[in-house]
Amino acid sequence: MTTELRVLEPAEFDHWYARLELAFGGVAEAPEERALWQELTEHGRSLGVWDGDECVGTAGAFTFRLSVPGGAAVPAAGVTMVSVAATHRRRGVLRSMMRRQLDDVRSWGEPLAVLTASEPAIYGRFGYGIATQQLHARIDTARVSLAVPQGTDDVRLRFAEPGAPGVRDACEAVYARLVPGRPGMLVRRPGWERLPVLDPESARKGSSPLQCVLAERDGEVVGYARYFNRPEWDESGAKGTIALRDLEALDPAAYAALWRMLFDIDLTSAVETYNRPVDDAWQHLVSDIRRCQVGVRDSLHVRLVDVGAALEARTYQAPVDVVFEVQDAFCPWNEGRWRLTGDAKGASCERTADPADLSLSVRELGAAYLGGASLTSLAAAGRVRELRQGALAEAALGFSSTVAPWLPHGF
Ligand SMILES: CC(=O)SCCNC(=O)CCNC(=O)[C@H](O)C(C)(C)COP(=O)(O)OP(=O)(O)OC[C@H]1O[C@@H](n2cnc3c(N)ncnc32)[C@H](O)[C@@H]1OP(=O)(O)O
Repeated sequence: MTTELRVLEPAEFDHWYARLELAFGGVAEAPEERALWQELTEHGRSLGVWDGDECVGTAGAFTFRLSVPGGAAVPAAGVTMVSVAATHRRRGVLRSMMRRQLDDVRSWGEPLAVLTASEPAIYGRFGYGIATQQLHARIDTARVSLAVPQGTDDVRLRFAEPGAPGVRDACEAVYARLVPGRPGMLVRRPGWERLPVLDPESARKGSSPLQCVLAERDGEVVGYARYFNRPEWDESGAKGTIALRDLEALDPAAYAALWRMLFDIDLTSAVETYNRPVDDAWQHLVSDIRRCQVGVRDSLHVRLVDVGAALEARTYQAPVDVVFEVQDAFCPWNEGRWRLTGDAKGASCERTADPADLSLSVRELGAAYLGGASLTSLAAAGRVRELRQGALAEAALGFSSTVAPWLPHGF
């Protein structure tokens, strides 16, 4: 098989994207969704593999900034739109794209690559670790009540048109204020504010159009909820479902007011969520957590492309001074020993010849990077080895995060 891997030209986009859709099942996206992705695609950072005139491999990389413990927004390549034609699978096309892409990301000076995977088994071999999880739930709101904090009744709620520029901007401003406080969130660049209000009619399948409720205090927007209402009736009565897309709030009262509103919507008996942080606070407000059917799945996979720069870019919950022995067969420039010293104010990470305290692969560093997976838990699985007594507890505490890392939306 002779194929050529090259950077995508804008004129090739239609064919390239059609091949991507084919690899994902061949069902064409709604025109407005496709138009948004076309606009967001960065051609100079996207790759195609060609067999003659046929595109048989696709991969893109958005220019992102990712929040990390300590609040910094670190440059990260958002790996996306990865596909290989069914006619060319399992012959190393994906591997060739991953090779080129990580070399490119390194040359662009971005210390991290991040992605969400169609299947979690694919990317570990390329050094990605599962750094965040997302919580899903189906809450039986006919049987579960909410105990709300003081001040909830002072929050004013009102419906608004989700796509209206003023409304969308107000929601974006709330989102932007929350980014530094939770690792795993992406700074949304211009254009990306359209993603959370995307609402193609063809995708609704019996749901209402996207609804938006703003929470206000003293005339200022302090939170929002966007959701679909799925009405349903049978002989026993109405039992519609509220499918939550996103909900953000700047304080506990606004947060509780929005959740209470979702729980109380007439003619519904359930709230479904698909992507919430694992430490989402509503779990402490509900009367009966067992009737909330919570579950988790993998979300953001993180790859340290430059171990030294990545570990220096975040802060550490408690003082750390440890030497890591890092294995990284796919990006060998990361291999070897690194001394990390840091605390809540900052960190430095440099090459060292000193003996190692902990031995692990770059994949475990990726999993632990945002404070999601604990190094202790990875050690219990045999994936981190402690070579100096006490180093594991020291590093695990330092890497931990007071809030669960979370990626609020896909890409
Ligand atoms: C970030 C994103 O965009 S996620 C979206 C990923 N895309 C999809 O799921 C679309 C449908 N699937 C596909 O397009 C393809 O099957 C791909 C992209 C998953 C794999 O492409 P291929 O060219 O077949 O992979 P390639 O031959 O390079 O395989 C590299 C290695 O990954 C392994 N691998 C490939 N696909 C999978 C999989 N789905 N699950 C587990 N392992 C896999 C191969 O076995 C091989 O392993 P090895 O290193 O031990 O030899």
